[in-house]
Amino acid sequence: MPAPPTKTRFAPSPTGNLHLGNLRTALFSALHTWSVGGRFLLRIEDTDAERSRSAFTEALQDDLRWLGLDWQEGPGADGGHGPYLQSERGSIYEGFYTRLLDEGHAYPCFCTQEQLAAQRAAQRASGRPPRYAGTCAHLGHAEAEARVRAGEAHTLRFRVPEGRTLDFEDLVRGRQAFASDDIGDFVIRRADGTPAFFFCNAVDDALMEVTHVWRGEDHISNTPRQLLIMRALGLREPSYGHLALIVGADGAPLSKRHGALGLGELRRRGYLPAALNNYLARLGHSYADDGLLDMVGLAAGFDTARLGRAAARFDMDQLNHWQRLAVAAADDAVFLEWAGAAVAPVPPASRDVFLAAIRDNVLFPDDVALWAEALFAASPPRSAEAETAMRAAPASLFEAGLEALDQHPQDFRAWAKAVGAATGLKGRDLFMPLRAALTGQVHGPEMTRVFPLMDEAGVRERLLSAARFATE
Ligand SMILES: Nc1ncnc2c1ncn2[C@@H]1O[C@H](COP(=O)(O)OP(=O)(O)OP(=O)(O)O)[C@@H](O)[C@H]1O
Ligand SMILES: [Zn+2]
Repeated sequence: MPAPPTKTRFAPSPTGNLHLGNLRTALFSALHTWSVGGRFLLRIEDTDAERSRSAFTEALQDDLRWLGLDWQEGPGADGGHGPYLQSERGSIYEGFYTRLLDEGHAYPCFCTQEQLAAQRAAQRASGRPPRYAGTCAHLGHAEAEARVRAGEAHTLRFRVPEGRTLDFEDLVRGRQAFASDDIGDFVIRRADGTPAFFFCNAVDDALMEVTHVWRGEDHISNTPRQLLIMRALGLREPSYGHLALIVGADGAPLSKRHGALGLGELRRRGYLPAALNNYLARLGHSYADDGLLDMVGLAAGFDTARLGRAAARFDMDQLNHWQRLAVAAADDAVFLEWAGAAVAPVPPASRDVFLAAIRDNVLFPDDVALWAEALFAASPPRSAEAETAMRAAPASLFEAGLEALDQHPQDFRAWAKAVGAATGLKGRDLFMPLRAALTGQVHGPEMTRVFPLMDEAGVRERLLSAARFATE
């Protein structure tokens, strides 16, 4: 039989906003399948009615699209294996429960929460790992039927075969083996009738013809249970790759439950999709090319042999490195839209030149706002360093600047040269206080580019104010 076409999936639960750990898993899934011309599938695992919110389902799709992680199959992109929200697949699951029950792979369990807790406590007390004791596994068929018919609350448990080794070849971590005797009979349908993760996740991967499951290492011990379900049902098993988790500064894995920094917050701060994708694609995976790549380039260079096994720590400085490259590479229209309202103080006719001049000096729209104010506001904010530089200069420097303006209102080089000639100052002693007076900062865009944009009256006002400040 020919190998089925590659299909990977991302299967988040809509219980919070996506964080960078979730998104790295989504990105690797997409890059792997695209690198071999396959399809990327999105499935929403919304079986936990209490924690799932449709607002999160909408938000996560919006986040994925914004990053460029468009799915070829999933909500809004029917590939013939829907529905793609697990909450809408109840009737499909029912058929499989019936088969598992009929073939003896599953049984109803009537144990109450209190009984189960007591069992676990007893096991722990005698030094055994807690697992289901098998109380209901041996109930007679007739008795179980009667109790179900009488409406007694029950879950469905999968009957784990004894004395087997369950092994699989993990795409990242190599061969993994688990003893079936370490796995207690586990719940596949909760008492409220909703499917348990192990069950619907495994059944859906098979039914949706997923070939490669990329997911966080937190799922590795679920895999033998899922293999058991698929084998019992004669479903085709995907290959599994368990990725090392991304941890925060405190060393704990990023998690929705623990309020990890969400993508929404990063978007609001002005991070660009290219920055996030390039950063995440290199977190636990290495590229031969260390330049900024677009999605096609990221997919082309993606190689599962280059996946690392060590946990990767989220590093804001690294992310900002990619942000710098992404801002530098953004085309003008994207850059202008990104800068948004921050350019408001800049006269429309000067905006293109302004943006070109400051591009190397900004990481976020807030930085654009800073330079817009620095160059165009009536009284720009002054940094402490700028004040120091202005105080160190003689007031005559700013007076000479005012005088030279009549002759050189547009040409920074000629103007500064005239000021230098009048005061005898040169180099840093000349340029630093002039920059500080004109922009309120001691670093920033090339003055030759921004000086001609500034309005002459504004420049005059800044020099007067600097002269006053220097003599205070
Ligand atoms: N810190 C992390 N690093 C890498 N991948 C992660 C991390 N946390 C979750 N994932 C992966 O993201 C995918 C989606 O997981 P899920 O929607 O359950 O998110 P979660 O953050 O684990 O949520 P919760 O905190 O509610 O458990 C899974 O493949 C999961 O393994
Ligand atoms: Zn039981």
